[in-house]
Amino acid sequence: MGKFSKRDSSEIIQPVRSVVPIQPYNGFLGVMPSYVAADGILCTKMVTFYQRAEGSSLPSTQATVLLFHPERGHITAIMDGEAITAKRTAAVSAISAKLLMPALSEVLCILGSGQQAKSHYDVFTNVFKFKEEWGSKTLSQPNLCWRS
Ligand SMILES: NC(=O)C1=CN([C@@H]2O[C@H](COP(=O)(O)OP(=O)(O)OC[C@H]3O[C@@H](n4cnc5c(N)ncnc54)[C@H](O)[C@@H]3O)[C@@H](O)[C@H]2O)C=CC1
Ligand SMILES: O=C([O-])C1=[NH+]CCC1
Repeated sequence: MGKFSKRDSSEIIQPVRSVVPIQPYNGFLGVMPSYVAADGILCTKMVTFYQRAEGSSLPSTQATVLLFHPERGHITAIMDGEAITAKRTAAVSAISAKLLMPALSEVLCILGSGQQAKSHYDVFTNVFKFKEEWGSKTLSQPNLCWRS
């Protein structure tokens, strides 16, 4: 995101995410380090995500972001990775949509009604104007309707 926003003017080290399968439980552990020297940001996101059985009350995604002191190496902050993931993922989607979606797009349609559905709804309705918004009632947004 930082590199995207700064149009390559800053150096970012961000290797491809390492992913460990947690096969017996249909899950994965992802580790996502990055270093932005110019901004003094050294951090790692750790995220577990699962294909849950229908009706499961367990969360599908849980995440923590650790911030380090780049010179001394100690941890300076332990942050809520779920809140960051919700905003970051929706923001990246909105940037993609801005660049890729046809100019006359008038309908927003969201499948699912979990964390990402909510954050995408918030970001997309903030950044774009739609004539119609389609999604699940359980998104609990008053102006969303549902269609089978
Ligand atoms: N690329 C990225 O950086 C990220 C990707 N994700 C992915 O986004 C997806 C959604 O994540 P969350 O919103 O956090 O999960 P969530 O568990 O909060 O929500 C998932 C939603 O999908 C619905 N759903 C499940 N199967 C469905 C089906 N067959 N048809 C329609 N709806 C269905 C569930 O009812 C639920 O409302 C997951 O696949 C997750 O792995 C999530 C976070 C970051
Ligand atoms: O990068 C991420 O945060 C995730 N990818 C899949 C589920 C969560």
